[in-house]
Amino acid sequence: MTLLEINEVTKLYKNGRGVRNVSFDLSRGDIFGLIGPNGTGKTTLLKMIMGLIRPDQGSIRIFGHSVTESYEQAIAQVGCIIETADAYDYMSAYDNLKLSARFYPDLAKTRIDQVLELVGLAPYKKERVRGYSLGMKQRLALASALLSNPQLVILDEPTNGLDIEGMVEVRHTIRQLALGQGITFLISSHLIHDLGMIANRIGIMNNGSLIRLGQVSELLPDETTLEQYVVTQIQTAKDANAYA
Ligand SMILES: Nc1ncnc2c1ncn2[C@@H]1O[C@H](COP(=O)(O)OP(=O)(O)OP(=O)(O)O)[C@@H](O)[C@H]1O
Repeated sequence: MTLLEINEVTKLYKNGRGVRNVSFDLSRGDIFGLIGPNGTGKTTLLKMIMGLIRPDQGSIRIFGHSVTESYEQAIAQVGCIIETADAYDYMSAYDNLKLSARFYPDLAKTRIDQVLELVGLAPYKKERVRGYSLGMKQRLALASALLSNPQLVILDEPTNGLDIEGMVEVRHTIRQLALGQGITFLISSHLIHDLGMIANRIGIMNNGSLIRLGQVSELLPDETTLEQYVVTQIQTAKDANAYA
């Protein structure tokens, strides 16, 4: 089932930078990695998907609902961590989630325990967040994004700043949620190696355009790492622009 449809989306700022003519679809359970150098348009694209920036052209649909025309219906299916809001560290994970749950008046009382279970924090729910590792804090942020039972979760740099152990924890949690719950992830990251370990599909952006799109298993030639592949693709695109 197609969950997210991005069709020929363009957003150009006055300086001519932004996103040009990007199209792709996501299906249920996909873990899609959005990769690209700094300033290449990843955040602009994520913000358009969340309805925070309006495209100049093109359309974005979530479960068939247009983000610009039926914002409430479209966004009801989306959870996100864009700029990780720090939890209150003098409170427990449970109480932090209780605060976030105020935004969703129809939430079942059991949902907080459910999301804590999903991200593996149930045994530590009464402990103060102050004592949590960075990986646990990031999993708590993920739990908060899951409160409203979203089908699509958008994460901007979810493992940035984490140590190896934290990265492994967060990767494991994302994989479990995609496989076990059928949740779809759209993840933007600079950490190509890290993203390559969980994404089944990737899109590579350069200078506002999507220059490659596909299944990781199909894109990579034998013996090539995702890092080598991405660097080569971006260099090829830059060379082509230089001679255009
Ligand atoms: N509000 C704005 N006004 C003008 N230019 C902007 C604005 N926001 C972003 N840009 C420019 O648009 C381009 C794309 O920015 P964007 O933040 O989407 O890139 P990014 O790929 O997310 O970068 P990073 O990986 O560094 O976060 C950049 O050149 C940026 O300077």
